Amino acid sequence: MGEIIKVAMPKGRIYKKASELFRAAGLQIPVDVDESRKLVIPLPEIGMEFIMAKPVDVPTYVEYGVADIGVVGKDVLLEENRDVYELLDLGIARCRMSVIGLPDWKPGIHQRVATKYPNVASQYFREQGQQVEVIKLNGSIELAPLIGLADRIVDMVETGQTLRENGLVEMESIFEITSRLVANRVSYRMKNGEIQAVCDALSRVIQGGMQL
Ligand SMILES: Nc1ncnc2c1ncn2[C@@H]1O[C@H](COP(=O)(O)OP(=O)(O)OP(=O)(O)O)[C@@H](O)[C@H]1O
Ligand SMILES: O=P(O)(O)OC[C@H]1O[C@H](OP(=O)(O)OP(=O)(O)O)[C@H](O)[C@@H]1O
Repeated sequence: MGEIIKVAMPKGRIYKKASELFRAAGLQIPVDVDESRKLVIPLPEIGMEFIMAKPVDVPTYVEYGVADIGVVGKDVLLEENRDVYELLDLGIARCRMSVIGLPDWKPGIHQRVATKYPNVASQYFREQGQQVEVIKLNGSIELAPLIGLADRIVDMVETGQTLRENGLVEMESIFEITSRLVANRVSYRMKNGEIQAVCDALSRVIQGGMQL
């Protein structure tokens, strides 16, 4: 039996998809793990321990090595810019990061952009040669143009329902987003056999074209 792998799993919308993928890869994970309040879940049968994390914190736990591997959205990886090793595109929780605004938006002299992703947004507008003030919000980002906090937002679009229901339009898509398997750089060397086995098992399911 190899060493236990500590896995930082995001609570919330990614967990459901990730757990389906893990199960399809032969890793027997209880279905309701994310519904309990227990945050450290020992799974000795599959040689793992789940650390149930807030999604944005997953790269932090992995960088510091308190988790060996983790599952996290590419949006969070781009924003947090942590030193982790990206092993595999899991192809789940697919959405895109876009610039969004009111249909009659026109560039003004002082432009404000609200977002949960200030680093990504600042870099994007800098590269576009657009001078904007970026305002960090933590949720309900679509409110900002509706109530006059900002002219535009940078946020996630999946079905487009939130945009439609708030009379907003997608102006540019910046990145396609999926969840990724990441590893701590030292763990990847020290527990290489175990981590690579998980990566290979997940990879086979993904290449098999499982619809998630
Ligand atoms: N429609 C969507 N909107 C936002 N994120 C999505 C969407 N679809 C998939 N994702 C992915 O899911 C992740 C967000 O998951 P979730 O909504 O559970 O977390 P959160 O909003 O960051 O957490 P919390 O609600 O605890 O603040 C994103 O990082 C992104 O990779
Ligand atoms: O295109 P859609 O399918 O409508 O999905 C996109 C919406 O989902 C997310 O919000 P979330 O539910 O995470 O709420 P929050 O922004 O308030 O955290 C995202 O920030 C968008 O608002």
